[in-house]
Amino acid sequence: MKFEVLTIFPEVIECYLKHGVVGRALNKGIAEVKVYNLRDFTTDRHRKVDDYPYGGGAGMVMQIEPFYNALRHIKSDGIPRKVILLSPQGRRFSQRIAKEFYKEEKTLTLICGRYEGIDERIKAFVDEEISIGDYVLSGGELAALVIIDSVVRLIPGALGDELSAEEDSFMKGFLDYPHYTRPEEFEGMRVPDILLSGDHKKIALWRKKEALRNTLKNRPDLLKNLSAEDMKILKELCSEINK
Ligand SMILES: c1cc(-c2cnc[nH]2)ccn1
Repeated sequence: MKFEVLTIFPEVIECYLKHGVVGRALNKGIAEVKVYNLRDFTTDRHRKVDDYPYGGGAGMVMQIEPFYNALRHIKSDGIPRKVILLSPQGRRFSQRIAKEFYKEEKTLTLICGRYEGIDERIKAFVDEEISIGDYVLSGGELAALVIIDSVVRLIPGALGDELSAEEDSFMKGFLDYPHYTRPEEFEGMRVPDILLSGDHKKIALWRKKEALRNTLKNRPDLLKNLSAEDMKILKELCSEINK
């Protein structure tokens, strides 16, 4: 899986790529991220990337030329790619969309704006606009990293042998169950006995029930298309809660 990021802050992206799952995936060669500094695609000696808005108003707008020059340079290899603009106006990103991007197997070219945004004419060169949530960030870089991280985790081998993307809670459509590790007791709070029992079947059932409990509490909208087994557990849970 290949990613390309267009940004005026390449260090923000490069720093994240040195660590963790994404860092290891890049070192293994199962993913590749190329970061382009938009200022390298300017033509003036001040390497200017923004200008005052037509129509007046506060703030600055990013100029179209550096993006256009960068995209023209990148696209000259003729490889199929999906050009994504990160913005609050975009389609809301989710695990489902991460899987969609992964399965398409196209290079993802991620355009990161700053300031008040990018000249609207950028839309002529964009395939899709994606938002990671209903809030305004200082730029698209964090959103680009969210997409890179969530898609890289889906690549076989990215998570190492002991883990798999299938185990990730959102892959199963629920929130996660609680996790514990040593010590067994901390500040009077004990690890649930079931997790010390060694009974893997009961532990799996407990984890499913706690995942459903968390989902019922914080994201009831995810409780749809449940299997008969999950529905049975949920009913038990509801009767416990309503006692
Ligand atoms: C994606 C991008 C953004 C954003 C880009 N520039 C300012 N905010 C916000 C949410 N999701």
